[in-house]
Amino acid sequence: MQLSMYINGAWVEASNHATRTIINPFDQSQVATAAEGSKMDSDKAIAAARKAFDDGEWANTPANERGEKVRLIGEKVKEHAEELARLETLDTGKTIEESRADMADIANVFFYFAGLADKDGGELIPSPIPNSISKVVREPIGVCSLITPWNYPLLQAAWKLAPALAAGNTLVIKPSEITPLTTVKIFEFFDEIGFPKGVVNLVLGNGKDVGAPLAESTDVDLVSFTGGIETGKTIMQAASSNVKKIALELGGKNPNIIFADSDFDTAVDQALNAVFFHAGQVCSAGSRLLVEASLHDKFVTALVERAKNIKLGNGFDEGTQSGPLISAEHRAKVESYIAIGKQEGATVVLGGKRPDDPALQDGFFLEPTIFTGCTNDMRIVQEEIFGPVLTIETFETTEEAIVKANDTIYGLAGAVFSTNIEKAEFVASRLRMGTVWINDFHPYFAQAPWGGYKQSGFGRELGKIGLEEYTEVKHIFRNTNPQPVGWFG
Ligand SMILES: NC(=O)c1ccc[n+]([C@@H]2O[C@H](COP(=O)([O-])OP(=O)(O)OC[C@H]3O[C@@H](n4cnc5c(N)ncnc54)[C@H](O)[C@@H]3O)[C@@H](O)[C@H]2O)c1
Ligand SMILES: C[N+](C)(C)CC=O
Repeated sequence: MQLSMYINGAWVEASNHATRTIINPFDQSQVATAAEGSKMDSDKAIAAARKAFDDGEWANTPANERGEKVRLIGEKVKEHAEELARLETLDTGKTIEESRADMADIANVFFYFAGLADKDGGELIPSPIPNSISKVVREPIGVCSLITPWNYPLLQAAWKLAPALAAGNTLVIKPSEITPLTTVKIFEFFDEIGFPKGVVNLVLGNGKDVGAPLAESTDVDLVSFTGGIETGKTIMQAASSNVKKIALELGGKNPNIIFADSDFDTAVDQALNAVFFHAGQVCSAGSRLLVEASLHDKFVTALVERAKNIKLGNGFDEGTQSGPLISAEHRAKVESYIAIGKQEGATVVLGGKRPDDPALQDGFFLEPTIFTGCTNDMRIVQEEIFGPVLTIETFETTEEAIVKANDTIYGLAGAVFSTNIEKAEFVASRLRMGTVWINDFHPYFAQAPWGGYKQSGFGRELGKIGLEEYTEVKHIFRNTNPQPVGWFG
């Protein structure tokens, strides 16, 4: 498979003809050769998007027609869902069931924003000035840079592409350099559906050379970034070049609070899913378990019993419940946290090592790992590990659970399990997080906003607000009976 960039309505190789090998993290086999762009390619893509926006064809296309094009992308995703899911599994190692679920979600995201495209007709506001009409309208922002991570490649791209296009912007997207397959594929759909030249552009390559210009360029009006906190900070600084708008969807260290009065089997099952889904490589993974002290021993025993049976394997194989980590470097980082946890005095009660299974030796696998005896001052409790590693702490009172849960620089998501709904709602109201689940973990969908408090970022994706992120607000005031002001006599 050869992967090219898409700039100004044409498929192109990297200006310097550089390429990158894309591998399957299950066995390190080569799955594609991708163009490896440079700053020159990003600059070309930005220039194309700038011209397309300034020409105004897409921004001035009636909103219902823009919505129709966005809907067609959703139709294509639905039609090619199995092919896309297979590409995603090949690229990320996640199970094919997970990839299929992602594709269903992605189609819905395009349908949702397609439907929203023509719903905001502006607002007349009651002007306090006689003989005047005052209205507020939303307009596209301009050129948008969209930068995405490797853990949910097409899903995170869709959360940005669909609202950016529905709102009438032009764009340049850069997927993670290690997982470009499905983003390239969706550009085939854009090409078939037909957008004005320069409206949609795709660049491939690493963050330093290809991503940085997308954040720095003074020809870009907005950068929407999903990825790690350190990259987010760099992007914030770069975006100051022209005070461009920014949306940052960063990491998390998400608490999962289990009260003794929760439904035991549900809470154990959900706690398992919260942290070990996609090998823990989920921004909102429930990697920090807070269990009411009286329930701790029973809960840990049940959790370990379940977690030790998680079947690791090839994402394409029936029965595989978890794939590998994304890369050798990432696994080494997760392993270094396991070593840190041991040094900090936490106890490994499960995993903590690579699996022995000979069939898994070429993949970047790591066993589901559980630490008990954790405290909030430990690095393994405070820092995002982004792997199959769970830390367990206890609490005695509701207040202690809330204080411990909020004791983090992050604020992406959290959950509370209890059959006492008043208590659960109270805890939810006190958690400083963008999403709180009660008696569940993980649900997200196109209709509800997604984003973080604190250092998990700012701005929201999805929901009505997810479209508004890609608009500017304008107040238009009209004097219906113009007269000289007479201020200066
Ligand atoms: N909040 C959310 O919704 C959400 C969703 C998914 C992932 N994430 C976070 O993403 C992280 C994992 O993804 P990752 O390892 O790909 O993140 P990353 O920050 O390393 O990379 C993300 C993207 O940024 C690019 N990039 C790197 N340096 C850049 C620079 N200087 N300028 C511009 N672009 C640059 C990369 O090439 C990639 O495309 C985790 O922290 C996870 O929590 C957050
Ligand atoms: C936002 N989400 C949950 C789909 C992916 C986070 O990594």
